[in-house]
Amino acid sequence: MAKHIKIFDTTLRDGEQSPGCSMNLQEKLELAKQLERLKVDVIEAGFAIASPGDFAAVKAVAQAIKDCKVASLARALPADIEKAYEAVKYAEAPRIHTFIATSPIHMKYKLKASEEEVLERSRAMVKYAKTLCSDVEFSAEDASRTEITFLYKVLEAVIEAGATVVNIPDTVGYTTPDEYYTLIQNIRNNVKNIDKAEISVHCHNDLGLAVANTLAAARAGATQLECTINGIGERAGNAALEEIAMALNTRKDLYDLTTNIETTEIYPTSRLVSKLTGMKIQHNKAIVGDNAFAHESGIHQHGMLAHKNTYEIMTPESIGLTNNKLVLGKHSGRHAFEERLNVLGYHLAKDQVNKLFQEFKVLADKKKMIYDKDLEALVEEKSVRIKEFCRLGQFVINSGNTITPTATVRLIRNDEEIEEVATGHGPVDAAFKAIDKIVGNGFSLEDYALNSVTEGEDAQGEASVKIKMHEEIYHGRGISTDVVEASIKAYINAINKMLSELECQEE
Ligand SMILES: CC(=O)SCCNC(=O)CCNC(=O)[C@H](O)C(C)(C)COP(=O)(O)OP(=O)(O)OC[C@H]1O[C@@H](n2cnc3c(N)ncnc32)[C@H](O)[C@@H]1OP(=O)(O)O
Ligand SMILES: CC(C)C(=O)C(=O)O
Repeated sequence: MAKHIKIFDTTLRDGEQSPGCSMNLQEKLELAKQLERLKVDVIEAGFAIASPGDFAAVKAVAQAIKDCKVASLARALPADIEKAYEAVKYAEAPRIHTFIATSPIHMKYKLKASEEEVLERSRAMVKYAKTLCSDVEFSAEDASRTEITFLYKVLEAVIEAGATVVNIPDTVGYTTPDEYYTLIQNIRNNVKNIDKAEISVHCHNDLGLAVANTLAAARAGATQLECTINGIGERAGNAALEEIAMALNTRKDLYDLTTNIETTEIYPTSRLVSKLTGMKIQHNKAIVGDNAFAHESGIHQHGMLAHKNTYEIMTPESIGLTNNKLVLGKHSGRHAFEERLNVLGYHLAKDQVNKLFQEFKVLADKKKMIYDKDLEALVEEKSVRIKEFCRLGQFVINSGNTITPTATVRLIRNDEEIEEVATGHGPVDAAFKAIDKIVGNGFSLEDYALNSVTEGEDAQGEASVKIKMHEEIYHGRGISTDVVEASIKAYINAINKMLSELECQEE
């Protein structure tokens, strides 16, 4: 009988540590609910002491989620542990996840602490966390570069202090599958009372080995795997949940392990993370990339026609990627529209669906066929997650290769129409400067990109922008068949997200 292995999702914590991937409270809640549908065992909802926004998000996730454990990260410090518990205590199954680095380089240069001090702090902080919460995970940060007998000592101490899970992170993505397999096996064989705790692994992708290392650890007897959707995370990212889940699923013959993951929710979850973070998925990304199930060459297509298994080791349906059999167009109805939104990872309230449906009909009048990407862009642009502080009234652009580009933009704010004129290096720059004059410019433009959403003459342009205020990044998207309009809408979308977040923080 196959053994069960737990999936610990840290998209909301380590995933959010990817530069430019921050999410606001509503977005985090939306993702947490999707992770619940995906049936992960544990959701690490954030690092409660990091900021008031992080604390509020961890608390909100703890209050909303019923079927998964909810964890908060905490340094090995009483104040961190207290804050973590204050946020997760609302969960049905709360967990405090405390950590401290155990490798020589981290102890010497970062913590400026001796082995004895780190050992004592680990023991004492797990003991303290246990007084608040029965479920305590301990991570020996940089475990894969830690001197092995010291690692055993620390693990024995925290298990004795009551840790329910001991995590062996490969914090800097340094290890290799063979080495990590041996490390986990050695821990199983040499750490006293190791059977009293779960063994967890947490791999980073600096050498592109995060998933391979995680699978090696699973084979060596780890019982919890930490990962993120689309592999987002610090630097080169974390092990990708979808790759681990589908590897275990597809190679049951090799691993004989099962997870609770509802694999048909993988694709919607992946799309949702990409949309919420603004982090695009590379086309050839395993499992969820656009090309993961595409067959271009003749020999492959011939094979596929003869038998799908010639070139596909899993079905697109198994990850929730259903072909768009229902072609959406101006004659489509609400049911088909809502069903397609669900497949794309949007589970919206009826009034939101109705509002979007009206917009969809307007778009369908302009475009013959509506593709998934048109729908995603529509939902994003009409973002139902944020308050509309201002919206575009109208704009006029004067541009050419012999004149200075000039933009006149009229925004509507609280039913008031405000118009400004500005010049710039190009039409988009001029339009953004006109908007800055209206809303004030306490923020900076960090990134701007323009892509075609779909193909063909009636393709829509999708603009995405990132703006920064107080070290927080807000991304916005806009679509239109006119690229300047798409850019203006994206800029306004990002500004609205920023203002929504600021309002949330004030409340
Ligand atoms: C491997 C990982 O992913 S760990 C998680 C990383 N994630 C984050 O850091 C995101 C959130 N972090 C933050 O918001 C901030 O860093 C905070 C709020 C946690 C701390 O901010 P600050 O108090 O300004 O400290 P700063 O980040 O500059 O330095 C870290 C301090 O924590 C100490 N520290 C680091 N890790 C630990 C630990 N596990 N246990 C105890 N202390 C620790 C450092 O030695 C340093 O201490 P010092 O101030 O006495 O020199
Ligand atoms: C806190 C731990 C689990 C971590 O994120 C790491 O070591 O990468």
